[in-house]
Amino acid sequence: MPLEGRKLAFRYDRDRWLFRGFDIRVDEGEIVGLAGPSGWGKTTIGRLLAGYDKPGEGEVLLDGKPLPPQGCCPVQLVFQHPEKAVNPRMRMRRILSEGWKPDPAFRAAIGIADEWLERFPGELSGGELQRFCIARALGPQTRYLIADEMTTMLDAVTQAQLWRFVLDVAAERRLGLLVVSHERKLLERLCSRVIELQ
Ligand SMILES: Nc1ncnc2c1ncn2[C@@H]1O[C@H](COP(=O)(O)OP(=O)(O)OP(=O)(O)O)[C@@H](O)[C@H]1O
Repeated sequence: MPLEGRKLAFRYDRDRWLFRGFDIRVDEGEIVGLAGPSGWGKTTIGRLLAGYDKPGEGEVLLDGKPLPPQGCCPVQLVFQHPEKAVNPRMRMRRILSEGWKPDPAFRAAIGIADEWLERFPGELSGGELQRFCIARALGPQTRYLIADEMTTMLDAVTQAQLWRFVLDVAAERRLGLLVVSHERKLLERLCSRVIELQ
């Protein structure tokens, strides 16, 4: 069953809509790209679909119903900057368990070393930290993942590793993915279709 945004509208300033009447749909197991010029609202659309913000008009529906108001959201968002998505005062073990408790095999598959679990976010590299954010987002309740420039700041090898992992999990669990990126080649490689904001 799909994740849908119907006739979405959003404004940060009272007198200017960022977008209006925007429709988007991602089906389970589908990988869809979202591209468009900087500042046109791609991140904002991701935030609406994951329930971080409420649309000014329109609605977000999962299986035809509003997102659950409480508990773990089945639509998870991974941002470009993992350091902004974690509490700097918590150890990584606790940060990871905010989502769920991935077993050692899952942690190994995404490349999380056991010794990192006792560190604080400031003691990890961006790529190491992003592995935790991705793992945290892939709990058993997750049905859709919104990857907002998820690997943009990483080197090519790490990018490839992380996408391989996410694509394998998505295929196994029939997750829907919305990939927000400026990298045209990445979108063409990953996605069955790309929505262009223009
Ligand atoms: N919290 C906020 N308050 C006011 N304006 C905001 C806020 N967040 C974003 N904006 C503005 O809304 C517009 C859309 O931002 P958004 O981050 O959704 O765009 P984007 O398409 O993802 O951009 P980019 O490709 O540069 O990441 C931008 O002009 C931005 O400055």
